[in-house]
Amino acid sequence: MKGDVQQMETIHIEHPNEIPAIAGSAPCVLALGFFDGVHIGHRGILEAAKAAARSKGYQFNVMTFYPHPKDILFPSQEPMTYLTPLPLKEERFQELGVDRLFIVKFTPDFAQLSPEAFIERYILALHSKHVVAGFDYHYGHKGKGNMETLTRAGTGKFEVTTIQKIEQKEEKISSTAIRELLAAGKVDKVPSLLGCSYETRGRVQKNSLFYKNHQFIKVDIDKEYRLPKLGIYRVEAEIEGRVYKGICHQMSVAGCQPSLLVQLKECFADTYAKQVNIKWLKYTAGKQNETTEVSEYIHKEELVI
Ligand SMILES: Cc1cc2nc3c(=O)[nH]c(=O)nc-3n(C[C@H](O)[C@H](O)[C@H](O)COP(=O)(O)O)c2cc1C
Ligand SMILES: Nc1ncnc2c1ncn2[C@@H]1O[C@H](COP(=O)(O)OP(=O)(O)O)[C@@H](O)[C@H]1O
Repeated sequence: MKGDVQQMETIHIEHPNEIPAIAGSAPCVLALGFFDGVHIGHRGILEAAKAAARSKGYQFNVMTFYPHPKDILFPSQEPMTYLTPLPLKEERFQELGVDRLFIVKFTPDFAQLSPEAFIERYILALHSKHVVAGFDYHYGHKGKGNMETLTRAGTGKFEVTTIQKIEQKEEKISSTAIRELLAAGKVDKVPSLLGCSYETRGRVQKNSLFYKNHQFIKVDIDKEYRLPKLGIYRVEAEIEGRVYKGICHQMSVAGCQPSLLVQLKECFADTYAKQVNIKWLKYTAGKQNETTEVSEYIHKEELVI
C-alpha cells in the first residue's frame, strides 16, 4: 500500500497542456482547490479524498493552481501574498500523503476554459474516477461551474463528493479569515483555524555577536509570504532542527517586505545563512521600527526578552 512516507510527485501543467504525456497515469481520486494555508477546512477535503483513494486502491492526487487567480484576473491590484507559498504548500501535501500534485499555471488562457472543457481536458484526462471538493468550489470561465454541475457532469464517468462547510464558531474556516487575523495581529488565534501556529520561512542574512545570552538575527523572508501586522511578537525559531524562543521585530522600509529582526534566547550556534522557520505565537506590542541596521537597532532599542 502507498504509505504517507512515499515521495510525492509534483507535476507542473501549463495550458494548453501536455496531459497526454502523463496519460499513462493510474486512476485517481482528485481533490480540487487553491488550498492556501492548507487549513483545517482544506484538511477535511484532503482527508476525505485520501480515505476514498485508499479504500478503492486509487492514487490520491491533488490539483491546485498558481499563481492565485486574482493576480491574473485583476493584474492592476497588489500582487497576492500567501499563507503557504508553493514550496511550503507542497510540503504540507507531502505530509498528508498525496501521491501526485498537479500545479496548473493559472493564465488568462486557462481562465477562459469553459467548465465542460476543464472536465474533459483535465479531470477526465488525468484519469479521475472520483473528485472531492468543498461546497463552494467553482471552476471554469467566470467560475461558472459549481459542485452541482460537476456532479451532473460526472454521472457515469466519475464520482463526486461535496464536503459540507467546516466551521468554527459558526463561521466557515477560510484562508480569508486567517488573513484577517494576521492583519489584526491576532496570531495566537490562528491555530484554531490553521491547525498549527502560523509559520514563515526565511534565511539569516546577518547575525550579531552574542549579547548576554542572546543572539540577534536579521531574516529575509520570501516576499510571497503574508506577514502579520507590523509589531513585536513572541515567536519560536527553528534552525537546523533546534527550536529557540525569541522575540521578533518587523523592521519596515516603505514599500518593501519588512525584514525580521529576531532576538533568540540562548542560541550560541552560528546561524549565518541558515534557514529559519519562524512560528508566530503572540503579539506583544505595536511598536514599529524604522531602521534596517541590526547594530543601530540593538543600540537603540531596549531588550525585550
Ligand atoms: C478552468 C478554470 C477556469 C477558471 N476561470 C475563472 C474565471 O474566469 N474567473 C474567476 O473568477 N475564476 C475562475 N476560475 C477560478 C475558480 O473560480 C477558483 O478560484 C479556482 O478553481 C480555485 O478554487 P478555490 O478558490 O475554491 O480553491 C477558474 C478555474 C478553472 C479551473
Ligand atoms: N471550511 C471549509 N469547509 C468545506 N470546504 C472548504 C472549506 N474551506 C475550503 N473548502 C474547500 O477547499 C478547497 C479549496 O478552497 P479555497 O477556496 O482554496 O479555500 P478558502 O475558502 O479558505 O480560500 C475548495 O474545494 C473549497 O470548496
